[in-house]
Amino acid sequence: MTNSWWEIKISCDPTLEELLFWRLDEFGCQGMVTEQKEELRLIRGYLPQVRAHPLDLAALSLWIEQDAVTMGVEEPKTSWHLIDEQDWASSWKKYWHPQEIGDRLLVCPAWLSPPNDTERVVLRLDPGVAFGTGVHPTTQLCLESVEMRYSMGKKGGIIADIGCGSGILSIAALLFGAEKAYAVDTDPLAVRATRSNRQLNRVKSEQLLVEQGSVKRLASMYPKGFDGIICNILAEVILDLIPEFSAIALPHTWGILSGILMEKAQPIADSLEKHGWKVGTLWRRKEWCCLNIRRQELDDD
Ligand SMILES: C[S@@+](CC[C@H](N)C(=O)[O-])C[C@H]1O[C@@H](n2cnc3c(N)ncnc32)[C@H](O)[C@@H]1O
Repeated sequence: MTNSWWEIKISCDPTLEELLFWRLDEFGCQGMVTEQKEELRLIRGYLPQVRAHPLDLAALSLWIEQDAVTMGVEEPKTSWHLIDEQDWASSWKKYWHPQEIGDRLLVCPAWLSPPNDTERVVLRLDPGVAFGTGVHPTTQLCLESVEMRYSMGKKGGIIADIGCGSGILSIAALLFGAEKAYAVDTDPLAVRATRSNRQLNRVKSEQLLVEQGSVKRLASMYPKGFDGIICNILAEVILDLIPEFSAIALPHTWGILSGILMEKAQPIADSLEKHGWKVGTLWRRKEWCCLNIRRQELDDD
């Protein structure tokens, strides 16, 4: 039997783009693309039919209208229809192209040949139905932070990737010089996607270990504690996870946290401080931010 997917289309003012990416992500979309249409943006989001009832989609379109009213821009046009899995794969793949991120990385869709004249580190990716193409600003902020850490600091280190999605952050960390990564995600489809992207990038399975779960699972996979923690999940989830970070940290552990809307940065920073972490830098892209943190005990890395 063919699996069906909802394709949600939103034609909107460009100022709404990031907010709507966040809305679709919250709603459960597992692939999102955006296209410039003259003065407007056409955003497409995809999720399995079983994950949303038409009533949920109607509610989503109301939230989107309210977002536009709050921001004082013209109301977007939202529509949705069902497509089969094969169409889903080809629909959004058409709009996703190789993308330069930061100073050194090039994320290249698995179905395209990477350019052979690039000096960038090429990360090949087929996210399948998992989140993490590099299009979302929070993924980009994390990738840039990982790049910066490895261009400035020493190579090596054992990394924990919480909420790995397609595996993009673990694979980037390994390509930039991490020794080993342990990745977890509560979604089994993300675990599957990370394993296939590991193979696509010729990363050895003993260098990137992937399992279904969260912080507790990481603690049992590698009880010695990690040198670095990367976590790009929504702020509400991060707030719940912060108390558990100590169980997987060492005195020198650094962290990169994103998925955080600017207005949620303060409660996250407060909770981090309470649990023995210090915020070093905050990087911002539109309404999203990324915190680079380290354990409180040490003044320097
Ligand atoms: C925003 S995506 C990030 C994917 C990828 N790391 C990236 O940066 O593009 C968040 C991922 O976290 C997973 N997730 C949500 N809650 C989680 C939790 N409590 N523990 C582990 N993973 C979780 C979701 O299934 C999703 O794949």
